[in-house]
Amino acid sequence: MNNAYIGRTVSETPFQLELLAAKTRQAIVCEFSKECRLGSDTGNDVQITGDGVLPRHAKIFVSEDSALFIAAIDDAPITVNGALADKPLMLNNGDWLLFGSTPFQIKFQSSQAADDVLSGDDTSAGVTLTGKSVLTIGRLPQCDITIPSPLVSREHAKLTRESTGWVIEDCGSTNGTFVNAVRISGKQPVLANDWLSFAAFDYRFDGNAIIPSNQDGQVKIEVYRLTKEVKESSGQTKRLLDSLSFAIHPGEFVGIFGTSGSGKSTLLDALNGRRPATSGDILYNEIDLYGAFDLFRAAIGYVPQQDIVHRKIVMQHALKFTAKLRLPPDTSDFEMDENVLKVLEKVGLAEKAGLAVDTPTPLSGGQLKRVSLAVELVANPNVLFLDEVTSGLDAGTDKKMMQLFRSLAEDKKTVVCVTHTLENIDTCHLVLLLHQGRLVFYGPPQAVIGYFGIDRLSDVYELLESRSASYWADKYRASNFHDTYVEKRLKLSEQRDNKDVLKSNTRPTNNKWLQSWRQTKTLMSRYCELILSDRKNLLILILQAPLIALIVSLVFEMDDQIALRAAKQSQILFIMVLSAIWFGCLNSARELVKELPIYIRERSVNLGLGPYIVSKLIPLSLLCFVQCFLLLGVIALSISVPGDLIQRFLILFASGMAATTMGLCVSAFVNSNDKAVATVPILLIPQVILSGAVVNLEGAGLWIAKTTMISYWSFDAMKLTLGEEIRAVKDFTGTTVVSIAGSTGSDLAAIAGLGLFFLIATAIGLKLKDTKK
Ligand SMILES: Nc1ncnc2c1ncn2[C@@H]1O[C@H](COP(=O)(O)OP(=O)(O)OP(=O)(O)O)[C@@H](O)[C@H]1O
Repeated sequence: MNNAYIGRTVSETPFQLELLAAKTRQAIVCEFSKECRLGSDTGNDVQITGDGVLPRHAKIFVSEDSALFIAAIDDAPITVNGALADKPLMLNNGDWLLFGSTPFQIKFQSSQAADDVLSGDDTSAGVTLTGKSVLTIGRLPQCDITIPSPLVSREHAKLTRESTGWVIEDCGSTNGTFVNAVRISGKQPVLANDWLSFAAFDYRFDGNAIIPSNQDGQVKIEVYRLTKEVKESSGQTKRLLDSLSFAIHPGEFVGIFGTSGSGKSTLLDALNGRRPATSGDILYNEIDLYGAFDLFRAAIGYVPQQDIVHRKIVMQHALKFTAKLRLPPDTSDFEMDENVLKVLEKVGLAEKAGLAVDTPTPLSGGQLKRVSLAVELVANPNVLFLDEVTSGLDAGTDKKMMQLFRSLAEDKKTVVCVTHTLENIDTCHLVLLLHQGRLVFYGPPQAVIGYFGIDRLSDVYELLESRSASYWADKYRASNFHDTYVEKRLKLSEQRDNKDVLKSNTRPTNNKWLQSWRQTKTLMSRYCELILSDRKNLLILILQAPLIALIVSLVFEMDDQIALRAAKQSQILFIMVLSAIWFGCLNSARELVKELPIYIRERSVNLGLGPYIVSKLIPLSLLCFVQCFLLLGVIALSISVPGDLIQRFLILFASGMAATTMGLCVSAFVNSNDKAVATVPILLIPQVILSGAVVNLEGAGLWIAKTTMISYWSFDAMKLTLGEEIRAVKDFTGTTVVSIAGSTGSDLAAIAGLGLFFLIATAIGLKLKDTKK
């Protein structure tokens, strides 16, 4: 936010100022101690030319406390980050200035600092390569270029002078090194005027120096004729967004509002790359977002409507797990803890850091939203998208949340928020109003009432319905607001030199295994903490095994008559098999769906499918192991069923594990807990009917059992553990009491095959969730 100036201009501190022309990328440099005048006339301290630049346009001056201010001369048109400079406005490094309709980015520092830079002590204005053969870039202070952001690895990349010229190499960073927006793997030569990006921090290589272009990782978003069409089930094409054009500057908080179904969420998801538009361009810092998504992946924060936090884990731990998943692996525990506490403080939850969301008393709706926001802020995104996060909150809480979002924008983040609540929309710098997929207003929130001629903001929806969307879109296009907030802003880069950046988006494969292993470890620790946080539930899951075993030993008594004994032993083995399948399936059936919003969010950042599934499978297999062990142990101690116990345990465990994957598969395909619970019986009851224990199977029934039933094969394998004399017993009709279908090897292979099938299906189900966001 730019502040109005009230003081005198007395500072003697010399300033070095650089104005970077957005169109040509040429820099105009000037040094001054008190004041500097700008305009197209040669008599100015800085001569700037371009559309709408007046002979004497503006002055930049230093205040008492050495801050820099800009003021228009004779009401000349100037905006600072889109805000009209109708009074002196304070300047921040990296601000965007519009003189008439000519855009510049301003960079400045004191001359002392500039001297330090050129001697290589600081990197804010670039580092010269003269006399150097290697230049390191990273988060560590001893790097030649230090970028103090958690998104950047300690030693992120290295520039080396080789006989053929300068070569850049990524040092295994998490968020990548990019040359002209394409992620590199291995060494790559760099040429003069190449753009180098480290995570979302841009630099220009001019052959002799590395010059920061976007040192704070700020993101400017430009949208050109954005259109989204979908095919409806009737086969007809539906246009959800219709040729939207606008720009959002770094440090701006923009609210998107509009009638229900007007396309707000569709627009938000197109802007953040989750659900790309079908045509038009979205440029982040003049680079095509969809073509270079990897470059911005780490810089984008997204808070969806649903909460993206595990409610039973202590907040500080939950945030640290997120930090471990998203920040570079070389981030120390200390750095992560510090970051987590800083973020919790920022969202006003520092005193609750040691509590879980649900305990001892659940957090309020507003606090819960703050936790979701904190989860995203941990990775320090430069652009933040918020999808109706204040829905359902009271007006007071909504106001506090909106103020919090604005304060994030003031930290130079670009913040875009879809909102239904209009009471506090004044908190936004700009608002974007949608109606039936058309842009019908984009400008300051205070101007909406006057523009539409309504008494209250909420009347705007009724008014919009009174005419067609194209009427309102045309009216807006003809307005001054369109001229100021769309036309002039987009002129900023009509000649953008990077618009046609390479669209290829290669992902390097180095460190893939290591990264997967790290993710698996972090996800597994989080899952274990989640399981252990609900000890009562865990106890119930574990105790059900000995409980079933005790009931079995109560109701079964071994008979002297061998045929009856064989039948009973076979029944006990069947109950054991069924219990193991039941345990496995019930343990896992809700485990993926219950954290679906978290999965979808993490997946859009960097979550690997393999690590995610393995992180569930290992703790669940431990649980299944204990359950099978207790079931078999208690039955073996209380009732005599002779046979090889180790072999029985292995069969039970294998069946339990195959059923675990079956449960995961259910969880991966459904979209709610209730559906998962409702689906489980549909899978488990056939395991009884088609096991071969209830009826003799023939024809189609037998075929279905053989191809799909874990119980069919595990029951067969269990029967093979019975003694020879029991397996040979025949009843009075001459039929074998314990009928055997295969061998232990083939039975186990079939169980493993079914487990593998469900595992692959789980992966497919999860993958489909990626596209259904
Ligand atoms: N994949 C799709 N296929 C068909 N129609 C869709 C699809 N996605 C969204 N829509 C429709 O597009 C319109 C815009 O949806 P969107 O969710 O963006 O609106 P919204 O303004 O966010 O709505 P709300 O305020 O109710 O949340 C709605 O009518 C929605 O039903």
